[in-house]
Amino acid sequence: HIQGTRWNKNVITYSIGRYTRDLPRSTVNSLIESAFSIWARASSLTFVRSNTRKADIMVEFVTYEHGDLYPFDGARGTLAHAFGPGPGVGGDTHFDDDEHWTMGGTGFNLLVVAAHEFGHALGLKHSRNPESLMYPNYKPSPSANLLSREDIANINALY
Ligand SMILES: COc1ccc(S(=O)(=O)[C@H](CC(=O)O)C(F)F)cc1
Ligand SMILES: [Zn+2]
Ligand SMILES: [Zn+2]
Repeated sequence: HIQGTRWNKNVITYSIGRYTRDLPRSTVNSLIESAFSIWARASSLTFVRSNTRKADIMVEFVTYEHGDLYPFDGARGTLAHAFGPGPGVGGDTHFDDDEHWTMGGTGFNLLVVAAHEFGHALGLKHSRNPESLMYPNYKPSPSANLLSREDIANINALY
């Protein structure tokens, strides 16, 4: 993916486009807000929801071919992807709506996947530490405080 280095501002806007039908919209809104607040609490960053398409980070639930060079693959496999910081598509975060999105239990935990993707949208790469949120593989039961010391150090090294 286009890996920008970092946003050159501390207030970052996001908007939510197409939703999933797996969860109520209000639930998706609060899970997305919680995923951003995980990074906000660990850094000097602030996230503000806007309803314009001019937001820095556009969040969408899409399937297969959806207008960028990275079509999704149906159920399982790739769960989501995010572009690194930058103008236009930069920061945009897409969730594969052929996955079953949940708040826990069966399916994939939207909070955990969103927090990981937003790490990429902020400029973070993967970590080799299995305790880290930025570890490449999805784990159904992440550690309680999603971010590891390494994640916190990495976001503060960048901003
Ligand atoms: C813990 O959060 C995630 C883990 C793994 C994924 S993924 O399996 O969709 C991954 C994409 C990614 O690392 O963001 C794969 F390369 F497609 C997404 C979120
Ligand atoms: Zn995409
Ligand atoms: Zn990743």
